[in-house]
Amino acid sequence: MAAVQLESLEKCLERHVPPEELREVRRILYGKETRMLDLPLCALETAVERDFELKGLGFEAAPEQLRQPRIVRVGIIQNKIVLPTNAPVAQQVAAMHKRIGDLVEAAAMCGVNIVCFQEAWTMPFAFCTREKLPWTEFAESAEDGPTTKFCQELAKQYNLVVVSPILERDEVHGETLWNTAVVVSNSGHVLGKTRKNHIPRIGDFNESTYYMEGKTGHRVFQTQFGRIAVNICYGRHHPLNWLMFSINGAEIIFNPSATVGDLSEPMWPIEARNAAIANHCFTCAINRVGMEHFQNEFTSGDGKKAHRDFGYFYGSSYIAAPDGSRTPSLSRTRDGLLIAEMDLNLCRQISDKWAFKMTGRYEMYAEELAKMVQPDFEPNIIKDCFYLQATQCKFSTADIRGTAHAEHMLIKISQMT
Ligand SMILES: NC(=O)NCCC(=O)O
Repeated sequence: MAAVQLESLEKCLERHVPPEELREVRRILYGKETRMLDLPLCALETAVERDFELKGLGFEAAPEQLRQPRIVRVGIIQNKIVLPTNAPVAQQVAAMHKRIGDLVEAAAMCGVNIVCFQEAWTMPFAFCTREKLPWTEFAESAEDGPTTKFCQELAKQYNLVVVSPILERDEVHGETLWNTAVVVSNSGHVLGKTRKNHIPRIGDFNESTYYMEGKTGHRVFQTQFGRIAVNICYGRHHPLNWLMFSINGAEIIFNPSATVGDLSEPMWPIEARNAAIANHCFTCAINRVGMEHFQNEFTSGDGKKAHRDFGYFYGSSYIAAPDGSRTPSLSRTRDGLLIAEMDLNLCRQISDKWAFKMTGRYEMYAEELAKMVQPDFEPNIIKDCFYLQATQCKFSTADIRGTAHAEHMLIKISQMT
């Protein structure tokens, strides 16, 4: 029987924190309060009919004298798989297209300009199994596969940019598989693709069995609505990955993910939010929802008993701003569409205030990292010879603590060396 899941941290706080303290608790936890967006009734009704959560929030920026505000509405979608994992592949993909099409329609009603889906959104997250078939059959061409064509139709129909993270089959390069995000312009053409830079080797995330680390670097896509980048899932644990997207000018970095409670939930609210703060940009963390069961048992060489599921994908998608504020999360249990209205001018405003780029001393780190990757690298550690000698002489450091005793030991050491 499935465990009862907590719906969301926010709901739990609302239930248990006295109302007069809740505002202050929220300020401390989430920063400057986000404004509730007035979403159209048709979208709210659609969300009820189609059984998904719909939330809209706005981040504020200061008005400027010389620049017009650059207001953008971003939508992020989290969802469960629709059909069981043993349904025919084509049917599973079609069902996911239908489900996402339904949510994107609501996003369009709310005036969303850029929408992003979860990691490998057309399929179950089957990489735990290490089986090749049928999972590799979900891989498609990033340029003209059925999912990209589907996203091109959505983009044209609703005049929005679509970020579509898929399992990519690269026929040109020996049928290589990649974990890729395709960026489709609101004009409907494929603007480009970017691949997952860091592949997990932890728990049941046996993704290295399927695809390699991407070599597309840290591409940024200039869209009509702002400069965007995609840091796929496990890449969020790598601060340099976020940094490089930001150095290339990203104003919004999407983090489409698939991750489970036991592994990463306490890290989830921190990582993308910290990246927004550290890099003066907006970040959008998206996680899938629910349990996915597989027909065959699998193990991952970690001593755990053979099992048939990954654990619980806890949703909790959210958007963070460069001033450290963030939206509440979507729920841990339901499909959802989270919309954030943002003024991209906030990125420069916060950069001027905190100046992390200006004070970043990148030349110092470039020099030190260049040394670190050399085979003859020696870590820059100043050793305390006193304690070192003592250790080499097999005295415990506890033995030589205290000046008088230490002097006595030093004499001993000098006699021995
Ligand atoms: N999909 C993926 O990279 N998951 C790894 C686990 C994590 O980063 O939380």
